[in-house]
Amino acid sequence: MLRFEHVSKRYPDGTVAVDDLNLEVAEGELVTLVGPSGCGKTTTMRMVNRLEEPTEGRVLLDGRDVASYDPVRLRRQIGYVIQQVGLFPHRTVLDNTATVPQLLGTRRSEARRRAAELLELVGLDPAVYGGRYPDQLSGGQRQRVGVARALAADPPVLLMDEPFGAVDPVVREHLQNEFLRLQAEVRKTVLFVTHDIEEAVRLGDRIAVYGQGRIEQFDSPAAVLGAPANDYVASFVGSDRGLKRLSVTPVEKGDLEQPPVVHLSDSMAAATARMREQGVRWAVVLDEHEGLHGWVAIPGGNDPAPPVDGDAVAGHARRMEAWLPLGASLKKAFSTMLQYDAGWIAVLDEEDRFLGVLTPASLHEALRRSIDADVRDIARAEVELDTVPGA
Ligand SMILES: Nc1ncnc2c1ncn2[C@@H]1O[C@H](COP(=O)(O)OP(=O)(O)OP(=O)(O)O)[C@@H](O)[C@H]1O
Repeated sequence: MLRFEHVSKRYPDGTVAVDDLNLEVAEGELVTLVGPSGCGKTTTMRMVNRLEEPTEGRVLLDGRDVASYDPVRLRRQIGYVIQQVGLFPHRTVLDNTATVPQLLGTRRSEARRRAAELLELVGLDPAVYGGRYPDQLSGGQRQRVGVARALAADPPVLLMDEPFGAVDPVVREHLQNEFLRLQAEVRKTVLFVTHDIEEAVRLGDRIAVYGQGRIEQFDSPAAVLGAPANDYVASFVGSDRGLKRLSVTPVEKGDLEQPPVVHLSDSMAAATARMREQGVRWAVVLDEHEGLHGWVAIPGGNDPAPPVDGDAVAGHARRMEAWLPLGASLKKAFSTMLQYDAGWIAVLDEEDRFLGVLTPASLHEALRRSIDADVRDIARAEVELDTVPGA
């Protein structure tokens, strides 16, 4: 979809910003470019929409050299989001978002209808925000309008240059989550520049780690964190890369423990027998649809209301609210366990069926697996998508 072939950029003063770059971004893929200030990320990006021209090599869009496009027509196919969003101060949010489609000849009413849909998509209620002016928005809200506006012409390619750089870390995380949710829906081919390795890992299907004008490693987040290609990449991703790995390593079936499982309608006598048989003190309780209800403990001597003959599990079970989907990250598993102060967390499949539990011991095993595994085989964890309206 997007391809750099031996691309170099030397500025007139002799600065080599990009040095023999080779990079390919597949259709629908989100590639993050990460590296320290001045390493050539922005220059790389600006050679795609011809705000800069390479001094050597070529950039291909859908197999065609971008140099052969008319720059204006080229830019219509490429959404561009930058840190200082550059909204028109005297136009409303709705009109700002509708600008490009209108320039492309879409009728005003149709462009505004589409703009309202996009504002909705980026989490801004058009009825509330559509009529406001940019200076009546928070920094995070302005960034969202920037993203909506870049998507308005439905370009196949999006260039994003530190789009969330100007907002505080909490809002930033919300924007990242929302952007991932959006990307899962619209599947654009995205080149995303950041100097923040956490952001690169979180968002990228693949990450290009830049040194001075060159890519030092181009790989999946798990591989970059788990097997840095050289000392430069290792020091860039940081000594806490083991911890960062947690956010890209998913909980797998093999990590789970299998405590006894009983149902709400079972008798306490049968449930107790099951627990004794397996030598444990508690069992997971499922409802009649095999959904998670909670847990039940083996009746003890100082139980204030011990079960009597014929009691069902339903009368003695406790609710357990916390659970994780299979594929959630180990980081999420760890934080959920801490948040609920729980000794175990149930893991459910896509249809909310119970698969097993994660305990501190099994979590520890999973962490070891994450550190020891051949990183190339590690699937990417699903990123938690919590949408916080109005952030
Ligand atoms: N117009 C220019 N003339 C000369 N040198 C330039 C020009 N634009 C950028 N450079 C230099 O090229 C190098 C790469 O700049 P670029 O903006 O691509 O880096 P970056 O990785 O995006 O940095 P940052 O994260 O700070 O935005 C830098 O050394 C910069 O000073």
